[in-house]
Amino acid sequence: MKPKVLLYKRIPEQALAKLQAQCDVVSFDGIPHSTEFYRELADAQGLIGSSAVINHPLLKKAPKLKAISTISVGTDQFDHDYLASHQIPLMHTPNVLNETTADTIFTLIMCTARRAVELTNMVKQGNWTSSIKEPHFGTDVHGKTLGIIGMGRIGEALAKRAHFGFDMPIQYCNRSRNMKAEHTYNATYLDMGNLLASSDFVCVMTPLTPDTHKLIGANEFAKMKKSAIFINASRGKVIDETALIEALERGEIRAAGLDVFEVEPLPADSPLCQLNNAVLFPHIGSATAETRLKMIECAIDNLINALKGDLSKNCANAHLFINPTD
Ligand SMILES: NC(=O)c1ccc[n+]([C@@H]2O[C@H](COP(=O)([O-])OP(=O)(O)OC[C@H]3O[C@@H](n4cnc5c(N)ncnc54)[C@H](O)[C@@H]3O)[C@@H](O)[C@H]2O)c1
Ligand SMILES: O=C(O)[C@H](O)CO
Repeated sequence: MKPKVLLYKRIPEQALAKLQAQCDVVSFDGIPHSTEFYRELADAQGLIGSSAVINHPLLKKAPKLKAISTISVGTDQFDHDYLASHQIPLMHTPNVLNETTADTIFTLIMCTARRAVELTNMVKQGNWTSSIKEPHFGTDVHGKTLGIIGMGRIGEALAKRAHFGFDMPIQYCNRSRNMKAEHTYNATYLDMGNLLASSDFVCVMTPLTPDTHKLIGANEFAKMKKSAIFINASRGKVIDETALIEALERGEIRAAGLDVFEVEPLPADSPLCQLNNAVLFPHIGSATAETRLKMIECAIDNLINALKGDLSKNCANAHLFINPTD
């Protein structure tokens, strides 16, 4: 008998057919919290979808769950303690989105430095009345120092672009040294305080965990150069958004490029929406047609493997299942 799987995201027909070939699939568009949804969840063995919060009360209503597969690399939306205590593997989609996400981050770097959105709006609103003068000048990207907080898979893809394409000296902090980044991209390992004080661009690329919650707040913005540009494409809660708004309003830093926010979608009345020096993307790090399809295919393979007991690839909580005697 095929395992029963609850899909909580719309996916293309072809990908759905692949999942249906191996699993008995019940589909929802998101998590409706309806009676019908919870009835189906009660005997589901697999769960696949993305971004919705999968917390303790929801997981308690899925007593037959054998594996979860998220169509994302980030896993902060899950209750990791519950998964650990119930030995439920959580599969995710690392690597397939590295290059696309690094492209997005570079777009934020370019747009903030060259004021691309602000000046586009000026043209569209009919306010381009004479040649651009100093008050509208941007700042160079090439040759400037890039500080990367979280030199993991995406951090490295960003470092590659900055080093080979833009001659940018790279410095980073991380949980441990990344020798590949040091050798290949000439990256320098620094403590956070020194990185913040000496970088022209500061880019955060850590996962959201209890350790990284509000990792960057008022003290950290105060350490940055007045000319620094701050970029966040990791998770909104890795920074103190109120402190960032204050730093931008007071001119403590030059600009910010953000793909992620404390609350998503970002409420239209957020003070960020009033700031010319904030470039705001609607969480599009991996949102190209090609990459989103790769993520879906990867997540389907991950779920099928996990339901067969194969956790050898892409298991985010693999440490729970390693037998120390193996
Ligand atoms: N905006 C988007 O659409 C988008 C797309 C992909 C990933 N992401 C986010 O980016 C995160 C990183 O993805 P990845 O694949 O590069 O992960 P990764 O695990 O390869 O890299 C994360 C790095 O952060 C470092 N780190 C963790 N805690 C730290 C701390 N306190 N201080 C300094 N460094 C720390 C780790 O050592 C690791 O090297 C994801 O977890 C996800 O939240 C966002
Ligand atoms: O974590 C991820 O993969 C991105 O944020 C897309 O959801």
